[in-house]
Amino acid sequence: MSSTADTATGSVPAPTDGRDDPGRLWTVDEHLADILAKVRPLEPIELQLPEAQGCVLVEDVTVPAALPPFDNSSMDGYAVRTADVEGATEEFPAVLTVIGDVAAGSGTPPAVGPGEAARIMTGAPLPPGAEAVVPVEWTDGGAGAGPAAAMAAHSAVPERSGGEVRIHRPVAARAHVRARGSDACTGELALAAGTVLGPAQIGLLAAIGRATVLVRPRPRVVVMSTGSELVQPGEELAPGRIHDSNSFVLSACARDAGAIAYRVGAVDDDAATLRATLEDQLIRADAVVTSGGVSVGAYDVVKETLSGLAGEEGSVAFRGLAMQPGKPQGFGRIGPDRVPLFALPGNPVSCYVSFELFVRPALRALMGLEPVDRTPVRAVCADAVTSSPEGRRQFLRARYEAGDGTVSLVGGAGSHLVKALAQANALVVVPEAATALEAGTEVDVIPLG
Ligand SMILES: Nc1nc2c(c(=O)[nH]1)N[C@H]1C(S)=C(S)[C@@H](COP(=O)(O)OP(=O)(O)OC[C@H]3O[C@@H](n4cnc5c(N)ncnc54)[C@H](O)[C@@H]3O)O[C@H]1N2
Ligand code: MOO
Repeated sequence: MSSTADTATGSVPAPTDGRDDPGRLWTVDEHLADILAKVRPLEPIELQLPEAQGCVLVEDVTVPAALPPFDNSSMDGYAVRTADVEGATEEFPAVLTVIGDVAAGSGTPPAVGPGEAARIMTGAPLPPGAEAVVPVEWTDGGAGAGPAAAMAAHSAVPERSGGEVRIHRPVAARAHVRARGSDACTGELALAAGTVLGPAQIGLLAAIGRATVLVRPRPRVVVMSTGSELVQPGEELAPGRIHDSNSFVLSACARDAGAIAYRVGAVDDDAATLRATLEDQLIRADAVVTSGGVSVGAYDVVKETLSGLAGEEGSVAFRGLAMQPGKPQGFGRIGPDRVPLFALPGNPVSCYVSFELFVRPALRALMGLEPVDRTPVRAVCADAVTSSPEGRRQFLRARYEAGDGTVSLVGGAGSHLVKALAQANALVVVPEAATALEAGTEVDVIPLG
């Protein structure tokens, strides 16, 4: 049997006066809206083309000069006057005098007069007097022995840039000629402001001679995990210690979102160390993401330290969200430049899901990219959801098959299950109102990656 769950991304009641109640759970949408309301796109900067890839252009770029800049050949062959090759056949070829070679890059090609041809390479300028290009395959290539398959290399047979060539077919005027300006005309709009610069756009900018462009830069994201139990991968684990995976996941997520990630190793659960590290790092940060230390334990130093910020230091609000995983969250802006700071929960899956739902959209907003969040798709969930916390939106790890529109769950709901997370390619959204779902229910699915 199939039923339909409420869409999880639908409208949510606006926050009421209960907003300041510290016990109130914020909805996912309220928290995201609060973040997006406080994040402004970064100021544009002029970047070299390779650095501008993936960035949003903030200027209209016009074509400064015609592209191609001159008439040029689209084939390796012979530049000819059309009247000279009229009616030519293999049996009765037009025999022309070869006056020289025109290679790509040639600045002053020789003029082609009546009864003459110039051997021309792809991309080389059409010589004065020539009206069309005959591909070498339609000639004897100057060898006098039937149709040529290719030109003789100049290094091997230099005399072929002279002598005679037999042309086996006629050509129409402008045949195999790429006209000046046939790609883009002077003054034409090459790329409009708002364009995201992918490989082809970077290529166009280079082709029209632009070395730099004005774009919104990639945000520099400082990623810091906290916890005295954390040991860096590659190091031996002592009793009670675990490897720091969150700082790696978050850095990878940040890069994936288009940002530049600076991964700071794990910081001990010590307020002074955390403060000092943040102060040091703030100089190179457009955003800061921390993991751990935000719940209700005796060593939850992130919450302890950051909820005490005041004045010039900025402020970070800690709140519970009506979601699972990812209930405890901190968000605020710190330092004189009010750099956005995301204090994510330490449980690895909570941390990852929180990044996807809140940090990724913020980073995209900093870059001026739209849409900021991933668009959910609807799919039929092959598995039953046996339990989901009432009043909380649950995000379950899953494999989504776009082909047949189905999704199946991977692993359980536990927020420590990193292996299952690594097998997932999507999150299934179980709405707040649902405490269970039957197999066959249509659900919202957030594709990942
Ligand atoms: N009494 C309560 N306890 C907890 C609650 C609660 O409401 N009441 N909430 C739980 C939820 S939900 C979450 S999520 C976590 C959040 O805890 P913290 O953000 O304070 O994170 P930690 O305590 O530092 O760590 C939690 C867990 O994750 C592991 N961890 C932390 N950092 C890393 C890292 N960089 N790499 C890998 N694993 C990491 C850590 O060892 C812990 O196992 O609080 C619940 N508790
Ligand atoms: O809500 Mo916590 O983030 O489940 O594990």
